[in-house]
Amino acid sequence: MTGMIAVSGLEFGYGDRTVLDGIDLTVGHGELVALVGVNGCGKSTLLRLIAGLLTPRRGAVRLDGTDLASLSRREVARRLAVLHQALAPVPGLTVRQLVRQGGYPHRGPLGMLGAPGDGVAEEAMELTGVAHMADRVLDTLSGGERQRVRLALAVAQRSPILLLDEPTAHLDVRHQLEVLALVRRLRDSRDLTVLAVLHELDHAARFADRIVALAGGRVAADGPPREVVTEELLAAVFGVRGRVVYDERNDAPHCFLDHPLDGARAPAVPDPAAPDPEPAVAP
Ligand SMILES: Nc1ncnc2c1ncn2[C@@H]1O[C@H](COP(=O)(O)OP(=O)(O)OP(=O)(O)O)[C@@H](O)[C@H]1O
Repeated sequence: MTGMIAVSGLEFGYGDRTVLDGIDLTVGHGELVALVGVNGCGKSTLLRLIAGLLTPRRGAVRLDGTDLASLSRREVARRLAVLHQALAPVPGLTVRQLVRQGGYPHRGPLGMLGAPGDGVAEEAMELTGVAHMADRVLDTLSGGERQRVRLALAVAQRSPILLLDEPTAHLDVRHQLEVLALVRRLRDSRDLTVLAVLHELDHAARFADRIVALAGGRVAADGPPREVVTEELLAAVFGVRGRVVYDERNDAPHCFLDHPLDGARAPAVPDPAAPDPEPAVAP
């Protein structure tokens, strides 16, 4: 089995400010897990640690049982692809040129040796609905178009794990649903493991098998959507009063958000003076 992520005792901070304070999390082969939490609670940071782009202060990330710290960048890229919130701007680069770069972890020391053919990039563009703009220069695309190109790039990497940082950012409502449905289809057809940062709880509830909520530098809740998405979670993690109803048509909990609560939620990042938080839902 490939595509297993295991995070244990992970601690990380920027400078002397702790952001993640003991994260334990496993994502099994073929699971689609949504990572949620308030702005600044460390969701992107956790994704970057799992991708090996940051080094933890303590704890470890294992991919299929292998410590990430012992893998080269190329070996990590063969195991996981990351959809970042932004692409490094390269003037004049076209969509096709960018998506073809997705094959780089499979290239041998002589460049193209062992690389997937161009068909892989073409297929990734077809799947993500960007094939018609393959020859467009990236700088000329809208935010939503660029977002789908980023997804095409990640898909073209053909890795068993996809880490998606806000895959629906900049997308209109129709494209949000299309991208999330596409991510599910990819998971099903290619047996991928997916960990996705999502801001919309309703999307997380509808499209993920499991939801992991971060608060105070810890995992505050971890479980199937029907167990995690509760009025208590809305209050404790998001500081919002809301109602949760079961939406039969989509077989998922659905939130009606009423208003922000005054000072009731867990802090985004650890409060050094506070005692250890109790999880809102037992992991
Ligand atoms: N390079 C950096 N240097 C210093 N602080 C950083 C850096 N990157 C992030 N932070 C801080 O770390 C905390 C966690 O940031 P992170 O981007 O992981 O949060 P997030 O949960 O993904 O937020 P959002 O929902 O707003 O995208 C924030 O307080 C942020 O300001």
